[in-house]
Amino acid sequence: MTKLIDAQNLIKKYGKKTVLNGLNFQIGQGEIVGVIGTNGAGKTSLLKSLLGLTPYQGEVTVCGYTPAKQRTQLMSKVSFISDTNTLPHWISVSQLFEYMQTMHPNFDINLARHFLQGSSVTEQLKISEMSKGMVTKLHLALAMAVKSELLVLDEPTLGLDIVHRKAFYQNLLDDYFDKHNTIVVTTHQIEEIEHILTRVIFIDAGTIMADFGIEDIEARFVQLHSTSAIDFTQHSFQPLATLGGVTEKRYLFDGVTADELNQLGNTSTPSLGDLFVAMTQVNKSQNSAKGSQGAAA
Ligand SMILES: Nc1ncnc2c1ncn2[C@@H]1O[C@H](COP(=O)(O)OP(=O)(O)OP(=O)(O)O)[C@@H](O)[C@H]1O
Repeated sequence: MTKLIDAQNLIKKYGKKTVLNGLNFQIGQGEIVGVIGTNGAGKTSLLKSLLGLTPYQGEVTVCGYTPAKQRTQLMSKVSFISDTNTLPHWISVSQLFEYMQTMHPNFDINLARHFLQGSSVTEQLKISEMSKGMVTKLHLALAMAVKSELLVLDEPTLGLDIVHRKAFYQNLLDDYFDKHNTIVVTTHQIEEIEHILTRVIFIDAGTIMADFGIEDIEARFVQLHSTSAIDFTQHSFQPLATLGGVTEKRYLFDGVTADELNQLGNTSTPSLGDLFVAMTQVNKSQNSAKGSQGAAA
């Protein structure tokens, strides 16, 4: 697989505050990678560093360029949508299309029209005449209509209703992605992108706490459902985390097979959301254990 992103010891600081703690990862051509993390985990800082939109430290290559030094060249390979509030209010959709054609040689106006087909975003409308959701839809159509090696989406569906969010991800798969391009997307709506991802990177407090291929999740993790609490001190396996509430407990295991758990209750593959919550719990307890060891030393 051709390496499209290579980050070695990527550090991002704002003043004295370190928000990315030396990340190491590679992303190959044809991957659809979800970057998942809680508020303030460092997702946007990571995307901005990869695009050369903010200074960083470390060795980073994206589409063969060094983002910090070759941002202009990099931008010809990348399509990036960050904040949907950046479009000027006075501009109309048709003027935006013209602007995109002059700015981006790879902008395909017919594809942009295709993405907006059937929606209430018509070419005569100005940005100031649109709802927040319509502006988001337009923004996404523009990003997907630029044929690029890498599409970077930071919370792309903020402001869209559920119907349009689902339609967007479907469009992304059906009409944009063709295995030659690569998508990196951050979102808090994990359940909505779960089915399109090939890989997920979980970030917590500026550190990568997990990095899985989606098919590895089924092979590695299993969730046990039980109506009552189970004492695992009697068993050879221990859950990674306990989720759920009063009526049902869900125990999440790493490296235990469903066969080993069947006698205790029903099993299933955990959702990405459950896995994220479990990993965050584990990470927090490991960090607080390290903290108390440090304090004791
Ligand atoms: N321009 C800035 N100046 C100083 N600190 C910043 C700046 N931008 C972000 N931060 C800090 O960096 C940390 C990571 O922020 P970032 O926006 O990357 O997180 P995020 O994972 O994208 O969060 P969210 O999910 O809430 O959008 C936070 O603690 C934030 O306060």
